[in-house]
Amino acid sequence: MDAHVSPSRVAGRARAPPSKSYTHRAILAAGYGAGTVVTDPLDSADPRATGRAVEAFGGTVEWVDDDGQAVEEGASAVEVDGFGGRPGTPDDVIDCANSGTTMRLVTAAAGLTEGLAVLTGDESLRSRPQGALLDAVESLDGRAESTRRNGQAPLVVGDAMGGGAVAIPGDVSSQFVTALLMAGAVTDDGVTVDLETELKSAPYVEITREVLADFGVDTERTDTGFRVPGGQTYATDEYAVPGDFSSMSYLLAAGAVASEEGEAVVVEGARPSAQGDSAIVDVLDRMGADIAWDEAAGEITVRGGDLSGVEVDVGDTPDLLPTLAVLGAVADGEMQIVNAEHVRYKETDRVAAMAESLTAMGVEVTEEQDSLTVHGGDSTLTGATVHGRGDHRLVMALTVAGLVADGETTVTGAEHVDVSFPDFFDTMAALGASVSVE
Ligand SMILES: O=C(O)C1=C[C@@H](OP(=O)(O)O)[C@@H](O)[C@H](O)C1
Ligand SMILES: C=C(OP(=O)(O)O)C(=O)O
Repeated sequence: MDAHVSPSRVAGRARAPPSKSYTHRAILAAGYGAGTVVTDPLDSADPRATGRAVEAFGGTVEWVDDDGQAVEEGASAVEVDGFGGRPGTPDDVIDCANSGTTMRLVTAAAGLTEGLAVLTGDESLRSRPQGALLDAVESLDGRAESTRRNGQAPLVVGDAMGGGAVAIPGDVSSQFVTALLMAGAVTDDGVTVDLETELKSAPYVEITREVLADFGVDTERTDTGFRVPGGQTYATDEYAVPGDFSSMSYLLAAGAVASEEGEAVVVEGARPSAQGDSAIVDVLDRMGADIAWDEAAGEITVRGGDLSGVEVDVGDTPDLLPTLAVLGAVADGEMQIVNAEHVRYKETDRVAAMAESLTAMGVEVTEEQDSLTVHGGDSTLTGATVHGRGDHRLVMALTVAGLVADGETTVTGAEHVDVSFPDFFDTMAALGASVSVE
C-alpha cells in the first residue's frame, strides 16, 4: 500500500500507542513466570510475534478486549499463562516475523530448552546480525547455530544452556544483553555479561532492568557490564505498559513542523519511564520548537516555530534517527546526527535509507559510516515517491516530511506501520494531516 501525503497543517490531541519495548518484555517475563495480565499492551505485529514464541515454549497468551474476549487487533490486555522457568521445547518453528527484539529475546530463551528450537523471520530479520548472541549461548554450554553459518537467522538453538560469564560486544545490539539477562534469571548460577565494546542503545537495558524489577527479578550493573543472579522467579499479577516515545516522536515532529498558526499538538500517554527516546523532547527544545512536557499529566504540548539544526548523538536513541533526519530537512542550518553506525543494523540500513529518501525529496545530505548530516537550510523539501523499504519507522518519518514538502509525497509500503503503530495514519488524519492510504 502507498501513503499519499499532501501539504497540510496539524493540531489537536493524540494518544501515542503503548511502548513496544515494554510490551515485548512484559509478555516474555510473564512467560518466564506463572501468569500475568499485561494491561494496555501495544497490540501490533512485533509483540504478537513475542506472544507466539511464549506459546511455542508452552505458555498461553490471549489478546483480549475490555470484555475479556479474544481479539485479532486492538486488545486492551494480554492474559499470559507462563511456562514457568525454563521454556519447553517448541513443537514447531518460531516465526519472529519482522521483530529483532523477538528474535534476540527468544534466542536466549530457546537456549534454555532441553531440545532445540528453530527461529526464523522475514527477509529483513534474516539479514540482521545475531552472531554475538549465538556465541554467548554456546559459551554458556547451549547450542546455537545459524543454518547458513553467516550469523543470521534461521537459527537452531537449545541444549539446556546454563549460567556463567559471557563476553559480548556492546556496539551491535543491546538486545543481546537484554536477552541474556532475562534468560539468566532462571538458570541456576545466573549470568554475568561483560561488555567488550561500548554499549549502544543503553537505555533499552535499563528498560529491561525496570521491567524485571517489576516482576521481582534482581539485576545489577558491574564495572564491565551487568549481572543477573540465578534461581529467580518472575512474578507479578498485573503489569501496565507506558506510552511509546519512539512513536510519539512522529507526532511531536509533525506538531513542530506543521502545526497550525496559534494551535498546538498535544500528545497524551507520555508518562516518564526508562525510554531513552524521550530525548526527542529535549532535541526539539534545542532546535527552537515551543515544547513543554507536563510529566505529572503525561502530556507533551508542541507548537511550531523556526527550527534550527543541532548536533544529536543517537548512540542511546537509534530509533529517533529517521525522525531527526526529517526535522533536519525542515530546519535552518545543519542537523548533524552522529554516533549512528548501529542504526544501519535495523529493519533496513536507516542511515542509507534516509539519505536516499531525503535526496529524492531535494534535500542535501552527507552520509558517513556513523553519521548523517542534513543540510536543511540549503534545500527545499519537495514531494516525491519515496520507499518505505518495509520499515515502519521510515514510513512514519517520511509521512511527516510529506506534510511540509512542496507538492505530493508518496510513501510506499505504508502497511508496515502495523509493526509498531497500527493506527498511525488514522491518528495523523485526526490531527488534520491530508493523508490517504491505498
Ligand atoms: O530492546 C529493545 O526494545 C530495542 C532496542 C533497540 O535495538 P538495538 O539494541 O539493537 O539498538 C531499538 O532500536 C529497538 O527498536 C528496540
Ligand atoms: C529496530 C526496531 O525494532 P526491532 O529491533 O525489534 O526490530 C524498531 O522498532 O525500530
